[in-house]
Amino acid sequence: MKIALLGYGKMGKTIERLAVERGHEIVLKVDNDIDNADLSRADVAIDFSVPDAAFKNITACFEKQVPVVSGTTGWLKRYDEAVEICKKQEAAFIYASNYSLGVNLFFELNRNLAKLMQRFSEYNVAIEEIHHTQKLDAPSGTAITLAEQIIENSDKTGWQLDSIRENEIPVTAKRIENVPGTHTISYNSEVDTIKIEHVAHSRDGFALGAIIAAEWLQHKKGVFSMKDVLGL
Ligand SMILES: NC(=O)C1=CN([C@@H]2O[C@H](COP(=O)(O)OP(=O)(O)OC[C@H]3O[C@@H](n4cnc5c(N)ncnc54)[C@H](OP(=O)(O)O)[C@@H]3O)[C@@H](O)[C@H]2O)C=CC1
Ligand SMILES: O=C(O)C1=N[C@H](C(=O)O)C[C@H](O)C1
Repeated sequence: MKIALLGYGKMGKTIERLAVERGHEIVLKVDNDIDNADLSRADVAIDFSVPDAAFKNITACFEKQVPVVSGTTGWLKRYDEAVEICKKQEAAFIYASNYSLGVNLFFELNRNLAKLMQRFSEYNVAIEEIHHTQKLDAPSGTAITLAEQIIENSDKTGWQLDSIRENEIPVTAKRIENVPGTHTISYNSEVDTIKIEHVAHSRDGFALGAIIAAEWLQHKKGVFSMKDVLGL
């Protein structure tokens, strides 16, 4: 598979290493404006760039009929617009706030735990995420997905960063050097705490998941998620 990397930072470089190991070829690396990039040799594009660039990168791929896998977080106010354009142009698109197999299993645990805990009002739910100090967005895209899953399966009406409001999920974002990504869901009562946690040991899980998503998307049209890729 010939891959265009949109964003050649920490994730772009990790994807390059693992993609080459799997026999793929990197035919394009874009680290700034996509306007002058030649996408014509790419079978698929993988976007791990910056929040301000993701929408333009993704829709440029739709226009050139290059299937695109995006993992960039912090741009999702325009997700619905991107989906509309993808459908109109009969292009192919996957977005996930987290591509690792472990986090996608963790998402399933979180959803089921939220359903179970719904009946037990003595427990208060909270989300904490920890990432490296270069991260541009807070809370993480993964923390937002986790919060949305709990909201869908409980009487919570929203989430709040660094504050506590009635009926909303408190989310805490910590920044510590070199942490690839840790997410913790806690249910706290007067007498005990129940916790589930995902700890990434490196970026390899995110990168491998994105490459597997790209392999899966290569000859498809439409808008998909990691649930489709992993058959969850
Ligand atoms: N979904 C998932 O599984 C995961 C998602 N992420 C997300 O992926 C994104 C990238 O993360 P990470 O690699 O750690 O970040 P980095 O900052 O290391 O890399 C981002 C790269 O994008 C480049 N860039 C800037 N402008 C553009 C542009 N217009 N087009 C293309 N590239 C551009 C930056 O260049 P320069 O430095 O010169 O500005 C930089 O090299 C983040 O949003 C992060 O949250 C990260 C890990 C997993
Ligand atoms: O920026 C990161 O590093 C990560 N970003 C994603 C997010 O915002 O959830 C995924 C992962 O946690 C690493």
